Amino acid sequence: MRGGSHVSAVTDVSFDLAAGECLALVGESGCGKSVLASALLGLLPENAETAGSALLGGLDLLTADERTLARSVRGRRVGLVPQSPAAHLTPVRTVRSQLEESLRELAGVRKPALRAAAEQAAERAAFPAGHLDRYPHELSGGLAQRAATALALIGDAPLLLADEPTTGLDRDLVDRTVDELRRHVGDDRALLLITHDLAAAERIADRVAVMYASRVVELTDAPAFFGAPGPRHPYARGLLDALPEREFTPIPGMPPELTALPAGCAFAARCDRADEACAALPGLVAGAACHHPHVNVLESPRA
Ligand SMILES: Nc1ncnc2c1ncn2[C@@H]1O[C@H](COP(=O)(O)OP(=O)(O)OP(=O)(O)O)[C@@H](O)[C@H]1O
Ligand code: NI
Repeated sequence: MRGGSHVSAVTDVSFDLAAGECLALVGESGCGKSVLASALLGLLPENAETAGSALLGGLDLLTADERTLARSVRGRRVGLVPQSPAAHLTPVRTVRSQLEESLRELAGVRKPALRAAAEQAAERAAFPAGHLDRYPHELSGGLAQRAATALALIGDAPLLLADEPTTGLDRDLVDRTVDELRRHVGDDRALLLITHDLAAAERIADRVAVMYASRVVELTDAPAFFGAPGPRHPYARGLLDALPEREFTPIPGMPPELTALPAGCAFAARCDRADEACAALPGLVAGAACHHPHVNVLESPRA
């Protein structure tokens, strides 16, 4: 950054994602979720520095050249439902014309079939056919979201990144949208679902990664995370407990600035389990990066 400060946006993150699998990436605003997605698309800002690798098949997405990324990766091998669809849609073209272009370029659909194919693509993302001739500025946030989802599904990319694809949608549309994403993944594509909507994550994810202050602090199977025995990391537990349908108690305090991360556990300042051990950085052990994870025992014997 100007002035010489560094933002640690994504640190030491490591995970794999198999075909047919959906990984939900959750964590509060500013923890690094979208920067991670941008890295996988080769869309990091000019001043970003990267280390490590992100392999899609044999291709390292972090070091691939722009030509490869533009011609064969974005849209074709890695699809994106962007976090701000209104900013990603082409402002001077109707939704119909953008869908038709994607169908032509990515799916090889030709003229007489294009119109029906565009309507079908819109329908998959619950975008109403009556609004297809609108320009992006004429769409509500929720409609722009659905247009972006329809566009992202067209390329049949083996890896789909969906960055908060359900913002601004009502519950039934949220369910319908994530179900469609899940259906699209099927057995041979992978989905990285970035979301603040834990109910949506629970609905379709196989595994959950919880990010805090640029690091993945918990990576675990979704049924164990949302059901019994529940999250192991105190932050992940706090996220779930903050839900209105659970305890409805917020996590006290604020996350640290990513320009000045502590040397040890970044959550320690907010954690009621913290002690002197937390001055050292915890590694991700058995799915949780914590010195004092919740242990997986049932609270009380079942009747
Ligand atoms: N171009 C940039 N230059 C400097 N810092 C940036 C840039 N883009 C993002 N950041 C910083 O990187 C950190 C992670 O941002 P990111 O957008 O990945 O968060 P997020 O988890 O997606 O949040 P949200 O849930 O609000 O979308 C933030 O502190 C953000 O301010
Ligand atoms: Ni984001």
